[in-house]
Amino acid sequence: MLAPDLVTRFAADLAALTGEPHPPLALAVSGGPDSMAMLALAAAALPGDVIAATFDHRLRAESAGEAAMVARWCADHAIPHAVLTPARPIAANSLQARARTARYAALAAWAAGQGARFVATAHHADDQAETMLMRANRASGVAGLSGIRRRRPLGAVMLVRPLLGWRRAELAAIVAALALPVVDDPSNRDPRFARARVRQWLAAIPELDTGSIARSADHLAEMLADWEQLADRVWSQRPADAAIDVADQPRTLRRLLLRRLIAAVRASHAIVRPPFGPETHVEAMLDALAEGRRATQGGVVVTPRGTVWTAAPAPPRRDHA
Ligand SMILES: Nc1ncnc2c1ncn2[C@@H]1O[C@H](COP(=O)(O)OP(=O)(O)OP(=O)(O)O)[C@@H](O)[C@H]1O
Repeated sequence: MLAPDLVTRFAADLAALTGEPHPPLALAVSGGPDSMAMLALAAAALPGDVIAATFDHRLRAESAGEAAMVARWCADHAIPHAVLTPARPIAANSLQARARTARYAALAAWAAGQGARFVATAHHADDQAETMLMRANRASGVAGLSGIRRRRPLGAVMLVRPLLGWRRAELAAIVAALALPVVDDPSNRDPRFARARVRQWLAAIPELDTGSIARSADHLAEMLADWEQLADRVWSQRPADAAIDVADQPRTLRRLLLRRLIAAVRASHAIVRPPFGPETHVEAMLDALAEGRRATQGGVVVTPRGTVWTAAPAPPRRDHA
């Protein structure tokens, strides 16, 4: 049996994230210890209101058996479970990124198809601290340093991370106490992967407090949310659908508005290439625009006329002219 205080805590964390006391929840369960602990917590906190899915990337021989293990546990606990598979094989180049994109797309489509509004992953405070340190090491800006988002839109549903305030060891204790079956992923300890090395390094230095590092990410995320609210206001008053007026706007706001402008043109013209995401740097573009020069990013060209920046799809590149 799960300790009641853990169940109450999970329910409270979830309610704070979703704004609802008892939200039906779709869970992304890989079968690793973190997501198995989340499954047990959600099953206890929201009886009858939980569904789960495992994405079988079909990249390793064991993956089908791992998905079947999660399916069995769910069947034993009367939780509807689906095994999702890639629409087409995941290409070998940029394997991690492609696997993630395929996984999130499949989870979003499944959750929406089931009528769920929230899909949860089991990212926790240790993941958050590792992510933050790795991003600091790449000179990330505030958006990158604010780490794994607590909630963000994912297709037609909202992706939530109710365990960001929980430590990996707390989840491991739940796995042990309930004797949950788990998949062991040796790559988590494989020192060839940067994340595994950061994890070992964090554990080896007692002065580094993982929880505090994760909370720093929270502070940045809060600040960013405030700026996003300001950006909402300015965005809603833009002079045209594909134009922004940056007069008197500080650079932080210009950056957020420019990112929205590019994203909006990409969406309205169905531009998928070149990639553009939260990690894309727009700094050089901001500099160019401030100096009155047009600039291109993510397949979108932005032209400054005074303080009004207008965006349009970039002409196709003629690499092989
Ligand atoms: N194959 C899968 N099927 C379902 N859910 C998964 C799968 N892999 C990962 N997840 C979900 O994502 C969480 C984080 O997993 P993991 O740390 O492997 O992902 P990640 O590499 O950090 O991906 P991302 O950077 O996109 O978050 C898991 O706890 C689980 O909730």
